[in-house]
Amino acid sequence: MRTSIATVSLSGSLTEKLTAASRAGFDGVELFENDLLASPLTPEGIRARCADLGLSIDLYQPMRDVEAVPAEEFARNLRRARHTFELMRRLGAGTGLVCSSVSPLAVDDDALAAEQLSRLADLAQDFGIRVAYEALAWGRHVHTYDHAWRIVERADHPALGTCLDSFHILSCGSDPKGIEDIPGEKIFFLQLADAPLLAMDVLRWSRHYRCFPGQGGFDVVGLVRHVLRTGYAGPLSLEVFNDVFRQAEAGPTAVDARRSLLVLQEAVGTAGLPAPVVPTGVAFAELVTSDTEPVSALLAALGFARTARHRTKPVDLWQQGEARILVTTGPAVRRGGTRLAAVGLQSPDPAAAAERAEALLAPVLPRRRDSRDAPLDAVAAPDGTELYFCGSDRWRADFDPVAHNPAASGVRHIDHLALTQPWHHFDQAALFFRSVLGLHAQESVDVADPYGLLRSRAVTNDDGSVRIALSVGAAPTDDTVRARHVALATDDVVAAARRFRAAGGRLLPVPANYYDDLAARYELPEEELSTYRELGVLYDRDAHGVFRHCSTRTVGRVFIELVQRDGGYRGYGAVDAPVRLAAQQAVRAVTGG
Ligand SMILES: O=C(O)c1ccc(O)c(O)c1
Ligand SMILES: [Mg+2]
Repeated sequence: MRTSIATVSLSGSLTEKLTAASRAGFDGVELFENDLLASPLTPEGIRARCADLGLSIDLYQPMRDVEAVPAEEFARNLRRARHTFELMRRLGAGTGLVCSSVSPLAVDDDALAAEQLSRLADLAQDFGIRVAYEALAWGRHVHTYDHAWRIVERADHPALGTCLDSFHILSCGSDPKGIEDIPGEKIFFLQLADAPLLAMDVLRWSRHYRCFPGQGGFDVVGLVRHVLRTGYAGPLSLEVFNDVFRQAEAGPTAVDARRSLLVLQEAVGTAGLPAPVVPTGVAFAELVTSDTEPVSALLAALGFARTARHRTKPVDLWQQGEARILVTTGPAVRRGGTRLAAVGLQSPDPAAAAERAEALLAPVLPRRRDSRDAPLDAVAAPDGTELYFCGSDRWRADFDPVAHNPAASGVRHIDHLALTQPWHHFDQAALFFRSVLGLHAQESVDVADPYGLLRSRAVTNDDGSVRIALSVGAAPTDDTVRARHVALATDDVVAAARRFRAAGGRLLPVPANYYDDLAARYELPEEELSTYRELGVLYDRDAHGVFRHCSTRTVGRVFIELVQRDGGYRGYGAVDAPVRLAAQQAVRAVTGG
């Protein structure tokens, strides 16, 4: 099916929007009046630019407050419509959108609405144009899709059809099954948007919080299935009003948008993609640093052993149990400080995993950085984090063992990776990790930080052997502030923390108030509490079990968390995150780091 995106969904000038839509592979656009009004291009110029970019103008919109009004008002509306249709002819846009009226002049009279829309369609027909009538959820008298359709049906005009918009339909709780009662050829246009399930005024919700299908809480897939059963053959078009997307760069947003449609088309069976290859574990986490000394000291104090070195590159492999951490340095990483830059995922079929990622528009990374290296399948996540798909242990063939003392035994494996996202990447990242890797997303939670709010959402595989916690701050400045971390699983966090401290490691101190509150919340023996207090161990419970965790001091933009997950605890200690973030902030204030 053809795919389209509304210009309102992307940031920048009209030219930037069109270029981004074309590069991401869209076939067409919905052109918004404001984008045309603000463009220095003539309508013919816009038409030519779209043609050059391989885009059709699938819809021009919106026309507002047209129908069910007194005669003299309607005469004025027709005059305005004539101008719009003339403009559409110059643009080469075949379908125009009319939103259900919000005007106080409009009356609750379907017969009048049908008659006036029919006269509008007469005029459109003279210009070789069609009109699609859409119910806005906050329309004055018409706010459901079935009501809009009844009016269109009543008008019975070949140039008048309806436009369905998943947001309006699903936000007001209409049953989308009724869509199947509309003949497909009378559905002139289908607009798709998802949204998080928020309790707020529907107009605000629509204009600020829409997101791409799969990023919110609506069953957009189910709705599209109903639409396809009617025989609808028009484009699948994304109409997303979103404050973050309005600010984010258009290029990545357009790619994110296309990815959401590819996933949707896979779900409804109109496009095939290589099947997801769900990762079965974390092969490694890769830290890059311009200064290996503090990183080596941190890992050594945690009981890791430096077991191997890459044959061709300045990369060390540190290991303890099944936890593997690569430390990369060299000229390429001089900038940017210490950070968590790559993740190796154990994959049953790395080539197939990379194929799916590529089909879902992830940039594929070179298979070899050096001609002597074993080929690796790797792609970049939206924020640039490199994801390596590791089958068996081929990646280790490039490493030569080095003499080392045995590692400690407290750490068993990597429990989870916390990948802080750039501020405008959150929904995009969750959709990426879910769709590309076939992981499940959990509910997102808000976490308070002393200088803002953090939104956090985990994606996991079925058995929890791959857990990635995505989080994002509320403002662009947060990018530089918050660290990522590697959480290491241990059977005894107290012993692991003690061992770390005895080896010269520094733990993040936690305020006494936290432990006073803990004592009030749970009946913990005083001895246990004082141990936690002494080490800065945080404590959480869910319906399944208990989570104990503590953090090291931050090195660059990375820290390590030691975690003990007992009895099937499923979370990540989110309730403790505000305390941890404040403690990190306090350390930063003292050290300036
Ligand atoms: O918010 C609006 O006014 C508006 C305009 C056009 C649409 O297609 C829509 O869904 C909403
Ligand atoms: Mg709409």
